[in-house]
Amino acid sequence: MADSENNSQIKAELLSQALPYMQRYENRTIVVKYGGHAMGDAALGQAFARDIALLKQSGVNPIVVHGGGPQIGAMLTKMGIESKFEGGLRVTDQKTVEIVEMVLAGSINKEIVALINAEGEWAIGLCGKDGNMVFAEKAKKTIIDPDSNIERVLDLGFVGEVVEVDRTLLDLLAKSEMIPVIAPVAPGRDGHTYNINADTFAGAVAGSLNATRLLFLTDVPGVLDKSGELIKELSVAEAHALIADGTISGGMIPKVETCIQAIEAGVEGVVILNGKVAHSVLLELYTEHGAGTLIVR
Ligand SMILES: Nc1ncnc2c1ncn2[C@@H]1O[C@H](COP(=O)(O)OP(=O)(O)O)[C@@H](O)[C@H]1O
Ligand SMILES: CC(=O)N[C@@H](CCC(=O)OP(=O)(O)O)C(=O)O
Repeated sequence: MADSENNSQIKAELLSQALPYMQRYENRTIVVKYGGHAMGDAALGQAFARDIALLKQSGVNPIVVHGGGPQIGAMLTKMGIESKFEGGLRVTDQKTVEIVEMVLAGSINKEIVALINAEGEWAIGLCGKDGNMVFAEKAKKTIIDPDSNIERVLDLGFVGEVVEVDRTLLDLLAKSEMIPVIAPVAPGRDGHTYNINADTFAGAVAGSLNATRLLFLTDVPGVLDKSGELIKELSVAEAHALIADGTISGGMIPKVETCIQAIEAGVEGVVILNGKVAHSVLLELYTEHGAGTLIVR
């Protein structure tokens, strides 16, 4: 058989296998959080954009929320500003928030928009400010000092928490040809601009839309058990237990806590999966066993 004939046969077989899953997500909202660590590789970026374009072509309503932590760090270094984190969040003064907005709502946002457009779709780059979509207020975080065991209030500057999501613009876009690509920057009612952790922002947007799925692309296959094996599915109660017994640690704790909050806010299922695997979004949604860890109520 000629190569091209063989290829079309493989494509037809794949398509027939994927078809039932494609129907499952038709007209459903799927929010995909694309993290800064998953970016940077040209081929992976193109595969990601192709997946998002294909979702739209299959009748899904995909919404991309992106991060860009490492890219903000690199720009701050260029400007001679040191990155400082407390409790996993970037301490953000006035100068830093200006750079955060420039990098997130500017260069990274437009790069993702261009990648999706190159796949023949119409992406539109936004942040919380556009269409009064998201409002934030100053984050109220505390940490327990490990030496004294005393609770301390963290002043993170212009780090925000989402307090309001207005779906008007996103509902309009869902009925259009446009794919929203959203940077986690939002205004406060106090007139300031706030820097919001991209996972938290994605969780709030997905919750307000009662999304069918929220996908978190990270750098591990999903939630791993004590022996390093991928856990395919977790209930909220099981996820709490894995945090309590130390199986889930470090950066995975706030991620899983965000998953739980999103489910409590109305998301049907949240998946943590490896963004460093090409086409992980399609593998997750359009195959029998998915690709990552599915967390459900
Ligand atoms: N049980 C676990 N399963 C998977 N990853 C875990 C687990 N516990 C801790 N981790 C760590 O969490 C990291 C993912 O969190 P983080 O680095 O904050 O993600 P991202 O930068 O993609 O938002 C993994 O790279 C891993 O080192
Ligand atoms: C408050 C806070 O920490 N905001 C993050 C926003 C970007 C982000 O979350 O990007 P990733 O998803 O790539 O980590 C930051 O400034 O790095």
